[in-house]
Amino acid sequence: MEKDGIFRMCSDGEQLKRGQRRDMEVVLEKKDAADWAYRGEGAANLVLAYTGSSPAFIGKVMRLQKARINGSKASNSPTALTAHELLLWKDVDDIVATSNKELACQLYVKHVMSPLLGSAYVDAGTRVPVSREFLESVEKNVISQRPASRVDATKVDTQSDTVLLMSDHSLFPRVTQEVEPCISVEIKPKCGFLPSSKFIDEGNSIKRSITRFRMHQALKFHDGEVSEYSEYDPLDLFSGSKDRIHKAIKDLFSTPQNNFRVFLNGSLIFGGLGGGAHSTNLAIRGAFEDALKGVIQGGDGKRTKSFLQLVAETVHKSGVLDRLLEAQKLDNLDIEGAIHAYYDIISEPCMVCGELGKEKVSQKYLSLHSMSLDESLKMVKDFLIATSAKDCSLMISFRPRKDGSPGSPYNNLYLESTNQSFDYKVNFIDLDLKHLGKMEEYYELDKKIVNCYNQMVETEERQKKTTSTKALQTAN
Ligand SMILES: O=P(O)(O)O[C@@H]1[C@@H](OP(=O)(O)O)[C@H](OP(=O)(O)O)[C@H](O)[C@H](OP(=O)(O)O)[C@H]1OP(=O)(O)O
Ligand SMILES: Nc1ncnc2c1ncn2[C@@H]1O[C@H](COP(=O)(O)OP(=O)(O)OP(=O)(O)O)[C@@H](O)[C@H]1O
Ligand SMILES: [Zn+2]
Repeated sequence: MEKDGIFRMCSDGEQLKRGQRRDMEVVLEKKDAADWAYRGEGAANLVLAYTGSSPAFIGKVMRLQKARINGSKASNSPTALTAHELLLWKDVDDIVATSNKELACQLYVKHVMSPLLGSAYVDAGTRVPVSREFLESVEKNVISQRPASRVDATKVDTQSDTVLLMSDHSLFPRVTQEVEPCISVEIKPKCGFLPSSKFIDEGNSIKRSITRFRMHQALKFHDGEVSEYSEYDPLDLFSGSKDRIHKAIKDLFSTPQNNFRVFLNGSLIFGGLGGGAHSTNLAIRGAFEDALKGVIQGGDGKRTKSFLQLVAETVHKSGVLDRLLEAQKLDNLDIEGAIHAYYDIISEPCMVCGELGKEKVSQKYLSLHSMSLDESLKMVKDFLIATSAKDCSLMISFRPRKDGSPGSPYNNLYLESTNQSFDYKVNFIDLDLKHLGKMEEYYELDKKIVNCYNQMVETEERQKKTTSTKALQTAN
């Protein structure tokens, strides 16, 4: 299984590069599938956690690419970077030297996202060879745990010959036989700023005052993707204010959708497994309060409150979202600007300007089309990096720190309400390379989100008017 530039994993866990000797190469086979348990999934990947006893895999998760039921890759990706993508990412170390898309994605995380977000928070992982039988067996083992909506849309891509092995960020690496529990929270914060690009059309000016996340809720509700509106506002989470961050965490807890999950020792105790979750009712609150026993001190009814406070204080103290926000802000043109640069890169007539017609195309769009190729490349590259940063998740893990325990390599937070100290660590996950071919999709989705939101506002205003007219008529 010689594959261009793919790291090999020896049985002792050491990584080897192409061209080096590959003694005792590990290829995961059908017999190994039983050691991997379902952990979760998103639109493009399925994640399994290791349950066996091989030291090389303890504390690891495996990320498998999925394929659409209709056969294409779940993230719409061809198997190799396109010629235009190679041009776009030409400055990224080694990326043009590989014809392998999965390896290119790994290099992107390592050389683009990790320097932006901080290498301490980013784990690019290792690619490990697997047999087709291994993937088929894993697929069979986990199917009953996958959400129906995901099963209907995607399956494990059994054509892949490698998978990504990463640290399990819902756990602390085990050094001794320690028994301290580990509680971790996964947050998908989405875009934390309001765009101010001059390329935003007048008709879409609502984008300058309402976040994309909140507007997208209207479309998701309309399409039946969510049953209630989320109370969460990303502007609170990214505000830098302790109180607003705390509000954001409480809102995420009330309406978690696919933005908030909690794991205890690697097992999900709150939120949706492999997808979204309904709003939090009394039964869910009760079960969560119980699950916190032994980790968060305090009597019944107090632990959840303290836990949410712990998460908020950690987000605030770590400052990790500041770097994420900077990366998201690389999108300074908005899709309404970046789309024009995209057409110049692919050397096709601009559909957006084409639709406007010669008379209506404004000077500002023409100025984008008169940029040099390098400038267009930079604009689209920044847009795609920002898109990765808007779609990634954050995992924060906590472990109670015993009084008098020796110095820990982790950061520490003291929670006043429970008089407890916690070690904590923060990691970003899902920093995938977004495909250049999705630019038109991004443009169309943006239009759809704004139109749906504007329509909802109009309907609400009409309803209000009718109600007040009726009230007036009754009064008269
Ligand atoms: O466009 P968005 O904001 O809906 O983001 C998509 C996510 O939707 P959500 O966070 O639920 O709104 C979507 O998540 P879900 O499938 O809804 O869980 C994916 O993360 C998708 O990325 P990709 O297609 O896997 O590369 C995401 O697509 P990208 O826009 O990041 O390419
Ligand atoms: N390194 C990790 N450690 C622990 N859990 C992980 C790790 N990576 C992923 N997970 C879990 O697996 C789930 C799916 O992973 P991931 O978000 O990478 O999938 P995806 O298909 O790329 O998502 P998206 O729909 O956002 O594109 C996550 O929500 C998280 O719960
Ligand atoms: Zn144009």
